[in-house]
Amino acid sequence: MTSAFVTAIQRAPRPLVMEVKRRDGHGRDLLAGRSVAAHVRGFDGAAACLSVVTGRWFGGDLELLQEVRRLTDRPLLQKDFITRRDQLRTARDLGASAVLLTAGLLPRSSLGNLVDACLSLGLTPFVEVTTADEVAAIPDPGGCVVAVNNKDIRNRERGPGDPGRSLALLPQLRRAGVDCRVSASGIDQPAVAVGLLQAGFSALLIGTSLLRAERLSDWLAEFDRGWSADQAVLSSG
Ligand SMILES: O=C(O)c1ccccc1NCC(=O)[C@H](O)[C@H](O)COP(=O)(O)O
Repeated sequence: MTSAFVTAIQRAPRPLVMEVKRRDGHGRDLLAGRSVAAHVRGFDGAAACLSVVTGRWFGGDLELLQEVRRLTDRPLLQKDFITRRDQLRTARDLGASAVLLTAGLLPRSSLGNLVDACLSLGLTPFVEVTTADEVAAIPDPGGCVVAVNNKDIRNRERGPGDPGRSLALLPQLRRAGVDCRVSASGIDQPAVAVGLLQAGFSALLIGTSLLRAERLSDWLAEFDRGWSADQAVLSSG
């Protein structure tokens, strides 16, 4: 599968999708006194792609997608409760490259139709799963980016994240032929991020801990120390 979103992940030295989200599932502010523009400036040179949460549970709206689009040329993922084709056209028209399709919230036939519609519009389907059954129901695993959500959208992601869920589903993603495998949500520590990539994830989607980091550069420096050491071992071995 080739798409701007996937190519950016494959080429990035740091395969992180960094997320702009106004609030967490409890309604708590995540911008930490900084503007959207300030966060996007920080993410722009550092991320492979950006994710923008337009879902209203998280304080989002389409204006946020438009604002971020004006601020960066990076491929954008729109995260919202997408259930209809007209939402896909809007996402494309506003400059998204990829859109979230949440397997656990969509009937199987709708998921299949929306994946087809995404591909015909030139959008990358970013299918989020939480269980083995949802992985088994992905209609075109090779044509989708598949993300394991370490939290639970059914409780608005108010609970803690469990990266163990990503690790448990990874072998099934491989067997299903998913090339672009993402672990999403609740990745709080750089060391956990490095561990997920070392295990075989292609990329990570991280919002809260980057938005809340007092200094993004410190978080990334710690991540880079672990990740570049891993890459150096691979290239010398
Ligand atoms: O997951 C969904 O179905 C969803 C639907 C609509 C809006 C947002 C949605 N999910 C948001 C997320 O999954 C997280 O914001 C994202 O993975 C980053 O998580 P975190 O690093 O814990 O902020």
